[in-house]
Amino acid sequence: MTILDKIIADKYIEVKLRKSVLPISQLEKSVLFERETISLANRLKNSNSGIIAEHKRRSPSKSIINTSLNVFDVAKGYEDAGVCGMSVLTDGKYFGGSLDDLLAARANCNLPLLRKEFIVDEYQLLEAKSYGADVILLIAAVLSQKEIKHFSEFAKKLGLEVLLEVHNEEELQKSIMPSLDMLGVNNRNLKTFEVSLDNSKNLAAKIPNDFVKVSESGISSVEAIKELQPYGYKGYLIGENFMKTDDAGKSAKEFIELLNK
Ligand SMILES: O=P(O)(O)OC[C@@H](O)[C@@H](O)c1c[nH]c2ccccc12
Repeated sequence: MTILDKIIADKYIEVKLRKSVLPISQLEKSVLFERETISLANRLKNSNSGIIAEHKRRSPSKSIINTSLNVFDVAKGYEDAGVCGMSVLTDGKYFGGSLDDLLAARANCNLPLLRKEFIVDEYQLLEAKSYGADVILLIAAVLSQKEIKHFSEFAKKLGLEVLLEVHNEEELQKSIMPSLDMLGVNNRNLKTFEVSLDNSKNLAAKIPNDFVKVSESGISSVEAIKELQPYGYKGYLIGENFMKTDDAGKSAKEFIELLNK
């Protein structure tokens, strides 16, 4: 059993409990449920930096990254840095995040927010909306084509954008459908944790141009972005590189300044 299998098995149990603690009828009472969402895809299309900065305390591959930052400050800092959007990890067990982190980020910035989660049930999409997300992530490695279709169409009905993550061509081919907004290529193999930017380079040409292309993970320099830009990427998802410093916002700001030079 890979860690990914374990995360998904745990997630089913967690979601079942969550549903019993907070039924859908309650979730829908959140004032955020009626909120007009902000488009990340549009921001990426019109930006020349394209940074999506992530809040990530820990990960199964790196263990602890940083547990002393405050998500309020990180959200504000990322916004001041001029990023296009923020990704908030909400998985607790493996990434040290929570839905409260998403809510805190929502309260402190006006950025499009991505709920970074292992989605296995439409209930989690209702949660995403109720806690202030604008975008949800779907991971092709753990979903069938039918599930991708169902979850993405459900998300769109809620006004949420969809970032579909793939790691190889097979995942890409099964996933291409009109209900997706952005296609992300993960440079990290979620099964082995190996990271290679070649992954983004090799898959780029196979992604139809009507999707905004995002390169995810393992990006730690401006040079990496310059290398990926010619392949048509408009978005770059960066976590650890900012989160490992003692001021994630400042680190993002310096990075973007360097990129725009
Ligand atoms: O910290 P990094 O290497 O910059 O990576 C960020 C992000 O891409 C990564 O956290 C991620 C990409 N896809 C995921 C799916 C689940 C959890 C986490 C992820």
